[in-house]
Amino acid sequence: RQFSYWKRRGVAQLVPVFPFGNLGPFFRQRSCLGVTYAELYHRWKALPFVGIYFSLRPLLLINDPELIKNVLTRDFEYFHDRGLHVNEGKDPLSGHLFALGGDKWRHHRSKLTPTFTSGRLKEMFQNLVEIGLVLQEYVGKRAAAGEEVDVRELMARYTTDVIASVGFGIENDSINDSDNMFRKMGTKVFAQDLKTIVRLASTFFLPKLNALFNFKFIAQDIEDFMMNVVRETLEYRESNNVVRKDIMQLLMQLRNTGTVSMDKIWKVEAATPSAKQLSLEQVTAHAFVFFAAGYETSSSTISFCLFELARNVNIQRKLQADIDQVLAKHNGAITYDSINEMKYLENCIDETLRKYPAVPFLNRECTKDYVIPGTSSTVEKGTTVIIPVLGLQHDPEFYSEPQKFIPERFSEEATTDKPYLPFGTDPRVCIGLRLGKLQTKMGLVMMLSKFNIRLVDEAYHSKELELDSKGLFLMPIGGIKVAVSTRSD
Ligand code: HEM
Repeated sequence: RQFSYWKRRGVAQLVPVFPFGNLGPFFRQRSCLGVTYAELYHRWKALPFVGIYFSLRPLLLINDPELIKNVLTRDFEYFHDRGLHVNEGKDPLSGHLFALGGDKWRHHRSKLTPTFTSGRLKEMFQNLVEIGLVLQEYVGKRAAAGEEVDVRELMARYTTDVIASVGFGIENDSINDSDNMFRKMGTKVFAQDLKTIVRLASTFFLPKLNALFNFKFIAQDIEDFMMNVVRETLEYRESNNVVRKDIMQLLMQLRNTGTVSMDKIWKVEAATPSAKQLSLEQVTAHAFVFFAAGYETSSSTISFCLFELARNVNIQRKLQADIDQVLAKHNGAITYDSINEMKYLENCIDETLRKYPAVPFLNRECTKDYVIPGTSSTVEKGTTVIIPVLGLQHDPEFYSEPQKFIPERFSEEATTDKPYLPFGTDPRVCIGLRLGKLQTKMGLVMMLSKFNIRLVDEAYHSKELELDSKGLFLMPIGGIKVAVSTRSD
């Protein structure tokens, strides 16, 4: 009966097979979830929407770009939530911005938005430069020793340090010390082991399972670590009147005053415990999601981009020329403005996020019955809908030769009216978009202004990276190894 849910509603459905429904390749670990949804899109894209089953749970896969715009933006009032499991009492860190729904989400989103303005990021920029220089020095040593570099791992360490600094105000050096606690915790959040995959997948798609068994969406030691870091940082800053230009400072402002100042003020007014507007758990939940959502997405983007640049040497040289020319204009200074002037750099990042979206699908929960425009089909309240971002961005109907890395697709002359959703879209668009792009640009500029990158395995000139068939996201098996050499003048 469960497997006839869509049929009974007059919606075309794929033939499900017990016990995995239509997600057999994911459950059997033949392809990660992002790729599994993309494959369903490629097979069924002639249908604007199609009913599928995540094990026994009915989901609606939305293929038609116009209907996607309705779901994500025009009819947002029906789809403002992601439907993730949240239980702030038993699982305090589950109450973060990515998971919150309804009025709570609206409230926190409007309060947190001023944290990520370009004015604020400009003032945090020096932290990024400092970590970028550590990265450059590390790679310089590898180049001098003629050693290859696994950029998938190295960039995860670099972005961990950026988020630890910009997010938590902690000066971390996981670039040189891979045993560092922040790196260990970050690795654990996205580990490819069965326990973590089940935890993440059930948080997204089987939230009732989490509720029933009191599953926490992250492991207890990660929760304890994050709570301690935030508690100690807040206490230290409050009792020593420390002002540091980072996100934690703005979270403290929000906690003590109920708003993040729109001016350039970083100082925090003191507040008695009873006057505080956010609990320690709420601050930690937000800080945690900035860490989890912020480090892995950007490091995946930088490393996939470096891989493509290593196999497309002409594009690498063109990008280096763009970087050199802008830096020369600014007397070699890497500043917020100079980095944002590098147009080809922006195109390379856009194309990387098209080919390898760090978040390969979006999901929304329908919060009140929704009649699909132009049809008599109703999406029932409580249904999760899936937007197959990876599939859409690899569809030759929208992007010719989708496997080719062509940054020029995103030059000003190129048309922009194509499905492109690496950061989602308004109103629930990624809140950290600017910071994500900034740290991605910084990582690439630090690498390419000083080094040339080559493939270690020449076979990748003609074959694609092999992706891990486990998990939710796109993970290259065995990392991404490149050879680096210092650029001559
Ligand atoms: C290249 C880097 C990044 C990519 C590709 C990316 C991608 C995304 C995507 C696809 C979403 C879901 C949007 C939707 O459902 O419509 C999202 C949401 C989110 N991202 Fe990012 N992200 C990046 C960097 C960051 C950074 C640096 C932070 C924070 C420091 C961050 C924090 C968040 C948060 C909190 C949400 C939930 C927003 C909400 O629901 O209101 N992301 N991101």
